[in-house]
Amino acid sequence: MSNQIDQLTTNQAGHLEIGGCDTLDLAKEYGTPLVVYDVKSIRDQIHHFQKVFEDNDVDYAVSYASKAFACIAMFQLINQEHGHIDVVSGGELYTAIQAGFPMDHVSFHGNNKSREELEMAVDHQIGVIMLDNFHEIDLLKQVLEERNSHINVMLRVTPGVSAHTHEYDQTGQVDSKFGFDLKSGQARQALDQVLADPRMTMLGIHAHIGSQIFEVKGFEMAATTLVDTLGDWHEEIGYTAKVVNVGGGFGIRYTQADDPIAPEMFVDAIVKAIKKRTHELGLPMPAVWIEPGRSIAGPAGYNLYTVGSRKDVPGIRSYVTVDGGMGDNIRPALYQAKYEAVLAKNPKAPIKETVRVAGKYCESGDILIQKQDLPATQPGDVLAMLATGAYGYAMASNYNRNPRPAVVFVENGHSQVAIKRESFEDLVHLDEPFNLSD
Ligand SMILES: Cc1ncc(COP(=O)(O)O)c(C=O)c1O
Ligand SMILES: N[C@@H](CCCC[NH3+])C(=O)O
Repeated sequence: MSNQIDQLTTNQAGHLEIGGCDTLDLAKEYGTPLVVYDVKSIRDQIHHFQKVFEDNDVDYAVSYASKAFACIAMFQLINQEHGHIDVVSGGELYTAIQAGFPMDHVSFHGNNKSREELEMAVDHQIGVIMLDNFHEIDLLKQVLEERNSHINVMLRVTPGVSAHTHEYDQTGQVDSKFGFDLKSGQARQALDQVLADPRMTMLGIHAHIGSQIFEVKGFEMAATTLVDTLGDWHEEIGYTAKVVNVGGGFGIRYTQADDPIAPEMFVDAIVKAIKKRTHELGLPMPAVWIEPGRSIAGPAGYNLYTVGSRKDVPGIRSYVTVDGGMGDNIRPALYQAKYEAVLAKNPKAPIKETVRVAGKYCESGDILIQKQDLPATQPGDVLAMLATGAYGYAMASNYNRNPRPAVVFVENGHSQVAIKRESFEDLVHLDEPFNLSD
């Protein structure tokens, strides 16, 4: 696979173009820091996933993990492409409601959903609640009884697979805060509780082994373990699942050092593993659901920054500082995540030096890129950081009381604001004056 920089599009002026829009024009029109999403890239990736299922002749749902990046426009785009979504909070669910997203295409995850969140999910009759623990089963029982209502559920389990990824991105190992443990019999106990409640319809089983995973093997093992578990449940109590949900976690390319397979190839391997095992066990083939977040939103996103100050530390290195940083992308500081950036006015210009790209936040760890090869840069130049679309804006903060950037969607040469830039007024919007007397 050629590197990302080779795949970038430039226009006649030599400027980086995204979705047919000149990035320098975008920076001028909307200001920087700016998050830009290439809408076609999002559509294409959803289609690639859908095609794998259709080629394998399997019922499916491509459920976008909205924690990677959520806003009203994003949910409307996902819906246009017949995607489902998974939400993990009342806030994400509220955003989906405001977007007019079909509630029966929503799954609700989380290891500590509040009573209010469960009430909201039941009142809006969302597609399925992913049950994570016994406390939640009790809470949901109460909510359903009070409302004389009913809801679909699935059980999230930990299949005992440790994915090779950052420790904070592992979720499928036995020692995890998420889901019911399989080995100790917790999951089976949860199944009994759910099946005993006529207000819950048990759709199937879920596991998510982690995020930014490059190896297919862990997914195949987890998928096979899920089917084995269903085989046990079928044998023990005659339970047949309609759905196996294998979560997300398909790794993407951030830098030239990354060489993942195409995200849909993970899904092809998973579907084949599930088909094989169900066949061996004589079980009916369930629908297969996936929850990709990063692989849909990540490659589609670009952060545009304007270069400001520079510091040359003789004999050591040069710092080139931009007008954003850890407030709009915490991932380098939090996970030592690596990115690449290019000079928007000429991404293919000859490299002149290797610099450290620093953010403007009052924190030494606010480094966006430790080592970046760049042409000569001047204050006012625009840098485009690549593949920033997942867990970038979604994890943004107002640290140092910096407003969060605007988010713009681009397609076919058109652009639109998806999330407005925060203003200073927005920053004090929730503040109250001091009024305690001394
Ligand atoms: C339950 C669940 N599903 C899906 C995802 C999405 O993962 P990714 O963005 O790596 O595809 C996550 C996040 O790791 C998750 O916790
Ligand atoms: N926020 C993480 C991914 C977490 C996935 C949620 N379980 C990241 O940026 O890599």
